[in-house]
Amino acid sequence: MGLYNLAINTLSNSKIGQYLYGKSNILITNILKTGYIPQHVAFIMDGNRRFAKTQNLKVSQGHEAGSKSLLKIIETCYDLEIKHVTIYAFSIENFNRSEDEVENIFKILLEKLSFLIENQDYEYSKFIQIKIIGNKSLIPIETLTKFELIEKKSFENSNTDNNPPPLVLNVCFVYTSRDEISHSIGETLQDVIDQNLSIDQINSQIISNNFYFDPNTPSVDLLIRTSGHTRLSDFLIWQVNESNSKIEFLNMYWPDFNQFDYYKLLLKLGFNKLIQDIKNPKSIWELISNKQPKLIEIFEHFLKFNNYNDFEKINNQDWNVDLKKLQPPPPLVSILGEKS
Ligand SMILES: CC(C)=CCC/C(C)=C/CC/C(C)=C/COP(=O)(O)OP(=O)(O)O
Repeated sequence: MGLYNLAINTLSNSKIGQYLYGKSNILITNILKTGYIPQHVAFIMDGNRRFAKTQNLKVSQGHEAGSKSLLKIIETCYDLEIKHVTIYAFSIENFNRSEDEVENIFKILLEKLSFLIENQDYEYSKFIQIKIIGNKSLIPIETLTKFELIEKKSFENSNTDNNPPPLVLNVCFVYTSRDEISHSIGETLQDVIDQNLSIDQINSQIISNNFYFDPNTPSVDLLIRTSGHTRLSDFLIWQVNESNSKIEFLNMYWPDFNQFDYYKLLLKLGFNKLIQDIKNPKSIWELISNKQPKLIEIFEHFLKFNNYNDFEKINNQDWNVDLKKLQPPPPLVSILGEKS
């Protein structure tokens, strides 16, 4: 565990620390909500076993620690009003692990998902709708029955008139992208037969409507993978290409990933989105200068500081700037003063 995480853990275990920690989370959440908030974030929670190894813990304790990180991140997503969260909880390849480990992962998943929706004292329990996404024919029947009960209960809990719209938690459980695509091809061929379609009517929309996911799920804005591996491991391979999702690979194990790491990624995403969205710099400039003249001063300083040579051109009312020719955005400087 790094010094930074040690400090966070020590702080959050004391009463005053908990108070400050809570307040700082509220503050950061509110600041972030003034900017761009993605609709759909996905997570590959990798590195539980390596985390356990570095801490001299059992594999099961690594997964337990991973599930705790996940619960915190789900709460953060809810507080930020992110509406869809997708997690890679268990891949088809994960069946190659020892029977003990597989059973343990199923047990933790069931325990934590039940906690999420059944614990009356848990303030988020009424606001989370769980969807099991994957090949249900591969799930042992007694486990599937329990998962389906959790799914049903979460829907009933969150679907009352008094509740604000829920956060949809897509739990990819016995899932791989290639299996999802194969499944969709089968369903699509069935559509062709049932609806008397011709082959050239098959398009990417029909294929993705037949995925395990609910077709109304918005596209993935951000996919985060921990543990240093820079690959997708058969997760959402179609979906991330559908929408040019931003993919972030982090050099830390999943149990070490906390809200503050997440906030940094969201800030970076918001900044990149802002740069991309500037189709008409003049109108944005005018909008800001009318409302926030001080902000313009800071922004000018910032651009010059980062050697934005094109800045003078922009400022001299030459608005036909080709944004692709601008220098890349400056590195993210986190509010904690760290560069990422
Ligand atoms: C809904 C909920 C609470 C989910 C629980 C999260 C959980 C226990 C996920 C386990 C999934 C998994 C195989 C993680 C990857 O780490 P790894 O075992 O591949 O680690 P390694 O890369 O170090 O081998």
